[in-house]
Amino acid sequence: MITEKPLILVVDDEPDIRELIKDILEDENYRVVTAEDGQQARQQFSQITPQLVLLDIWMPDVDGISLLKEFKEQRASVTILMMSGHGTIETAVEATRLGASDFIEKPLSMAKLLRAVEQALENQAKQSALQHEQAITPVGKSASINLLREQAERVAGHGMPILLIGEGGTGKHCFARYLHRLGNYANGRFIELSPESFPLDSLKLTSLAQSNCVFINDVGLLSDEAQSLLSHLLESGQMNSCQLICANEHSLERAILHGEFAEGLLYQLNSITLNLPALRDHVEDIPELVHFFVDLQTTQAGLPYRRFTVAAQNRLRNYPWPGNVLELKNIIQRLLLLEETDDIDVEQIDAALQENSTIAAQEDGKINFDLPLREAREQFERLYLLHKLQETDGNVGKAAKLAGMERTHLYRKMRSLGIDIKQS
Ligand SMILES: Nc1ncnc2c1ncn2[C@@H]1O[C@H](COP(=O)(O)OP(=O)(O)OP(=O)(O)O)[C@@H](O)[C@H]1O
Repeated sequence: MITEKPLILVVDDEPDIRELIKDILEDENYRVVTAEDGQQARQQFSQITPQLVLLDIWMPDVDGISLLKEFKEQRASVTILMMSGHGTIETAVEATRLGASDFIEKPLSMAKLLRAVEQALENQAKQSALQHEQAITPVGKSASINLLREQAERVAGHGMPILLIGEGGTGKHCFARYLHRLGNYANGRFIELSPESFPLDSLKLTSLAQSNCVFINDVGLLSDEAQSLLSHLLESGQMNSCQLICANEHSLERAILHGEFAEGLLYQLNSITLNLPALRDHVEDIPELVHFFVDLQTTQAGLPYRRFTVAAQNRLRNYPWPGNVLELKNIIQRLLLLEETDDIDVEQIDAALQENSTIAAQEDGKINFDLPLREAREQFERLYLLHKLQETDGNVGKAAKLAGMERTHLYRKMRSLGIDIKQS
């Protein structure tokens, strides 16, 4: 079998460096696309779905760290290597925290660059095997998670569309994969479609769906055209040979009220609805989740083992977790990676949580001028969007118009800034 070499996007504003990297990588048979600034990089990233991105930090229109954050939010599985001539330890730590796989210093040694690319792709393959295995049974012994697992076992395999509702990071992907594994279509593929990548061609969609499990996350963000197509295919039975699972962060009734979601489609999707609880509503599961993630990260991703003291676990139980299980998982990963002690105690947890909530906590309407520019900008964006949402009575469509943004972009932005529409 001939497998195609990975597709790499090289983002650098210096034409000589761009071309040099391209030549070297192409000599190794990688497929390479280049971008000279942030705008081009965004376009390429969404159009060609590269497996790996080599990203310069300093560019004229947007800095590489902001792009890294955006790309990771759009597609967590992408591997990103940062390149910089004036990298400080702080920037490297920040880049790692945001999910960069490596940090390559300029002037570039081409041998080092190639090694870093190979290594990162190898890690990516391991991680994706890990993800694959992560068709795990969702962890937790609380009444709500027990009930959800039971419901999932009962409904999987009936072939009816399933709707998952839960805040960001509550485990919608995790339950979707679990449903896939339990159901009749377990031998078929698990195909995730985002509103941006939703095929508007009915033939393409039905052939993708054939005997597979199709997961549409953020279904509330489907365009009107995509909603009509999906509704039509469901109505005409053309999606009968697949398990359709849709997910959304909020119940869709509000979107219907605002004219953003078709009521008829909701009834086609919601005969089986599973509601995923926020982590703050099942904190009793936190110690088991901590155990699970430490185990996963140490045995499968090779991070060093560290023990979370009882006091540390207790501290984790008393935090509100706006980003839910995903936030807990990231904090654990960060602590395993960046700390150096065998035991993780309360102080280390506090420091990590503090860092996570600096931006979220700023709700007094004031910008903190002591913050670095990036954080201050996030703080401003957050206040600005909250203001727009208040002005429009929580109508995201109208707020997007006022802010001059696409509705899907606004949703993504809100998510990255930790804005919950219900609280805004
Ligand atoms: N009950 C659970 N047991 C084990 N792992 C979990 C559980 N819930 C979530 N996770 C893990 O936490 C991470 C975040 O969960 P997931 O991606 O499923 O959330 P999500 O609701 O789909 O997030 P988003 O709304 O941001 O798309 C994943 O790695 C997932 O495997």
